[in-house]
Amino acid sequence: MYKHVFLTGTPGIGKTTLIKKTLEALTSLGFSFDGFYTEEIRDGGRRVGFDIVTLSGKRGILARISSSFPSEKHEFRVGQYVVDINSFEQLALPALNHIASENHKTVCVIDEIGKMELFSQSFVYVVQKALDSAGALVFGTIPIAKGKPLHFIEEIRNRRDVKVFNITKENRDVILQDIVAAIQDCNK
Ligand SMILES: Nc1ncnc2c1ncn2[C@@H]1O[C@H](COP(=O)(O)OP(=O)(O)OP(=O)(O)O)[C@@H](O)[C@H]1O
Repeated sequence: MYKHVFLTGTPGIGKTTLIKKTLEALTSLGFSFDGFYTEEIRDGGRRVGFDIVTLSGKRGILARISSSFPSEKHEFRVGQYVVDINSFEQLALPALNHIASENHKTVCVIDEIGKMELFSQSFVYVVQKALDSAGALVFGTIPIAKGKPLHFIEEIRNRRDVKVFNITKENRDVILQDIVAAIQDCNK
């Protein structure tokens, strides 16, 4: 039986929107949550980066276009974006720290586990710990690989205790109840 639920799909297909709708539905069923989303940041119509936003309402930088950073800080790059690992870890790691909890009604939200987030070895460690722990229920998103698949993401996709929903234009408006039911079924 699976104990974690992930959404996957192409960029911008509606994964985060579905996560938010699922959490709304689960709140009325008595679930509580911890974790984070990543949000696109725009300036005058142009995408300039991504923020991390925790479910407790804290916000910090995940990445910005390289022109916003001093040149010595270009160590972790994805395309034109530079990842601010320290800022990401400061918010992501505490938000995931309930992972050893035995309370199955606390859902650990991780949106997303992608190339930028995986620069952080501490993040990889806590995600692995959450997936392997007896009590945690992880509800997350993973991207569909463009080019070479990322090993850690493929490992998650192939775990027997993970249920993956592939979100498409055709199913995104009708799949909410199936996702809610899957989370209710976790660990039963
Ligand atoms: N069911 C839907 N119908 C129409 N528009 C939608 C739907 N779901 C999401 N959108 C819109 O598509 C855009 C991207 O949605 P969202 O951020 O949820 O996608 P995502 O898959 O999480 O993206 P990313 O891969 O960049 O994280 C948003 O503007 C959102 O309002």
